[in-house]
Amino acid sequence: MVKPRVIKSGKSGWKPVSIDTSAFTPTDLQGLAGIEELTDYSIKGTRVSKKPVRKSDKDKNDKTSAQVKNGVEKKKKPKRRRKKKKVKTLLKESATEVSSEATEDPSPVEIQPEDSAHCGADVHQQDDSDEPLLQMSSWNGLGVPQILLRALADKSFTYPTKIQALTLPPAIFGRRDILGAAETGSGKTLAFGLPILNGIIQLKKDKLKSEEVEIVPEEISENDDDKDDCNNEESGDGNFEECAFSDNDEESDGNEGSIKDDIGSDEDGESDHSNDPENDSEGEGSNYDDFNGTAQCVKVVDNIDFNFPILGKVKSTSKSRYTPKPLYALILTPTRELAVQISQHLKVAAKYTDIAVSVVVGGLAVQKQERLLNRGPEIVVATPGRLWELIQEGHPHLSQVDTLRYLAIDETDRMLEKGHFEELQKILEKINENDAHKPKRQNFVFSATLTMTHEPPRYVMKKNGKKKGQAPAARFTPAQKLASIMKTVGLTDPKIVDITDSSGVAQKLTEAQIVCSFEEKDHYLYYFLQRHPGRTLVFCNSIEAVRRLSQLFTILGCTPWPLHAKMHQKQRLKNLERFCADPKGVLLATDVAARGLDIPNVQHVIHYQTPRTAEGYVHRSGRTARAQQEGLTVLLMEPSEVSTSTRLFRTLGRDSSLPTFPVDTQWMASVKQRVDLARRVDKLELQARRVNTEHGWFDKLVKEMDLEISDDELPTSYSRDGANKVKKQATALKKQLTVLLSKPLIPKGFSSKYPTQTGKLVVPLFPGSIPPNKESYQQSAVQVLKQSVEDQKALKRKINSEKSKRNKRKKRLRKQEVAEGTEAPESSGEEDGGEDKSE
Ligand SMILES: Nc1ncnc2c1ncn2[C@@H]1O[C@H](COP(=O)(O)OP(=O)(O)OP(=O)(O)O)[C@@H](O)[C@H]1O
Repeated sequence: MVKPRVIKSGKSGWKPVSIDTSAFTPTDLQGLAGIEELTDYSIKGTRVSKKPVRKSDKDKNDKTSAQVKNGVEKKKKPKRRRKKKKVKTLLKESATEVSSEATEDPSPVEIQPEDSAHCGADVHQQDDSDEPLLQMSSWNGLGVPQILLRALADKSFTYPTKIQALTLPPAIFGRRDILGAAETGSGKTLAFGLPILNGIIQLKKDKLKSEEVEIVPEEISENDDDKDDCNNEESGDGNFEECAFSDNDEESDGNEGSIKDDIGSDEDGESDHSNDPENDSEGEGSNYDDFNGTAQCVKVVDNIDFNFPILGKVKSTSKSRYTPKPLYALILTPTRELAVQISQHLKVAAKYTDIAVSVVVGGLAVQKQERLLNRGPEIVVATPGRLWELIQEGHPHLSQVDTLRYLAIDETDRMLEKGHFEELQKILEKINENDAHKPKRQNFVFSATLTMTHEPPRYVMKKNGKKKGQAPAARFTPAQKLASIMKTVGLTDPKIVDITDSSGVAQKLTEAQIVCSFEEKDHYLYYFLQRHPGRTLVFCNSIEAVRRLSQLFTILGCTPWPLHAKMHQKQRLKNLERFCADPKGVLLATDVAARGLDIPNVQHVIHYQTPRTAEGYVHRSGRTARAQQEGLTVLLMEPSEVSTSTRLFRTLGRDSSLPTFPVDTQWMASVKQRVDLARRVDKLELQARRVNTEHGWFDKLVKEMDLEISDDELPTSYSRDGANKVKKQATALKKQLTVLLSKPLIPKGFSSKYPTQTGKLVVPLFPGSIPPNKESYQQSAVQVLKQSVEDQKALKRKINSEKSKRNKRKKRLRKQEVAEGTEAPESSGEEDGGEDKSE
């Protein structure tokens, strides 16, 4: 610990002096931290702590008269004072640094890595004064402060997840950069979120401590001991800064006001003291004019090079409503929804702190996001495009990205993919611009597929192999992939925590497939949604497919929610919200929803089309089976997708195909009838819409040209009769469909048959009941699949045992025949071989 340094002053060392205020016009005040005259002082160290200065009675009277204006006593506004204090502190920190430079002492303010061991412990200890959270004892020793644990306890997060347990100590105690890879839904957000929140709590605490030690002026402190301390302080805290910011709150407003003149007022209309007449009346020095006449004690401290970045930059920016506050952490994500979600997770964890989190994403009003940034949130969660836009526009809060204390990149492998997020490269360059600050930044790089690697494409392998002396292209190793990520992000010695298993997917995920033709995909999807209602996310490879399915399944009465990149952002978020709220909801999405989204209780993920990459499969599937819950993923695969899926599963180290999801074939006739009818309705409605559009265009043209055309003169394609016919047809079919939809899909007295992987039908599915009993239809899809797999295994065992019995019987028979001399033995070989030959 660095000892507080003092500027000594005797009790009688402070005197009012006259100064020529013309020297202190606003434009000359840049870099001015304070004015005082000290008659006896010596700077003994780096940290300048202020002690209250006794105010003259005259001052007190002045203040009283200012406060009691027109007979109305004005109460101080505590909120304001807090704000004032913050700005004061910033200034004081700067002054402190200047002072420390002067005495060639190291800056005491930084939290150095070696101090960080105390960081978590310190905070923890402080908060331990609160009721200890017994149920949270599993978190002991990880460094998570009590104030965050309390919020986690509210969420019943009684245990840390594995990735959290492994990354929190090195991140919090060792301040190590972290490269983290763990399965989807394993709690990676908090694995980087908690160290960031903890660090910010600590940074704010340090700031507060220095504020408490350094600012509390006499008239605020009611404590006589404090006053005595101040007066008798031999080696104690001097009044350097006290004078620099004047000796009471009101006066210090003046300094704040001066700065605020430059930066304007807070968006919410919170007080801009400099322009507030009420505030002016409260005390001296509330604006530059108040430097007129005498100041209590004056010392000019000029040529100050403010190290605090905001103050220097605010002046040159147009974002005049910005309240300067430090930006401590930036979290980057590939999608807007994920950014919103991460900010929500952090807010929940930080709910007992005063840490503010803001989202900066495309698709939402820039002005609103600027307004939020103007409040100076400590944490910004952003997508690269909008963030870069605002950085380029010069938003003062974001101009601090080169002095960040924490940087997290979620879904890093996706973010750094070639051709994606060009802005990310520029942002990283900007963030890494400040070489001096780089080591102070802690970095977090996370993804479920961080260490997943691929074979190079076949054409690359072939091409390379052909060149003389050139080794064929090899698969990138996980280590090479990590090295490349480290280089791009600017990490040197991160702690690597990779706990992904070889399957690549979440442990509680059950996987299955349905092989069918392209036309049948709609049937099987409808079947699945009807047969296994539950929150289901359906992924498509294209926006077009999402749109088509959305229309078709709306006609079928399924109320699906579409989500793709060409929708308005508000609609995207709304649909996501609706999906989250409906336990049987269906979300039809492109890969925009594949990564990171933590939607509670998603039971099923259907890949309507085979994802293009193994990562795509892992992340899409990872929207279910999260946080140790069960989940099912079903791949609908048509013949043309087989090669893609084989490659994909090879990357995941699988050599056998997925089990087939059991489909009750008895349902399929009515499923097909409904879906086909709905397709016809869809087609007719589309036709009707087209005709309508064409009519609209044609009518407009006719009107513009001032023509009069009768229906007979219209070309057939514009015939209103034709259009009406289409509409009528659509309406009739819709009626038919409505009748169908009103009937139960399950035929009465059905029996059940399911296709196997080979496409042949086998009978048993449900234990002890053929046809299935009522209860079996209440099983979840996962249970149905598991049961089917078990039944198939049992059936296989049964068939093998029957085979073996038959073989034994045959063998016995043969032996008997040989013994009886009726037939010569054919083979003494394997049973099967013998069987084959004999058969
Ligand atoms: N310690 C914990 N105990 C219980 N639940 C937790 C804990 N930590 C996180 N969770 C919950 O687990 C769920 C998944 O967490 P999170 O979204 O962070 O997963 P992730 O690993 O980032 O997944 P993805 O790879 O899909 O992005 C969330 O609902 C989160 O609130």
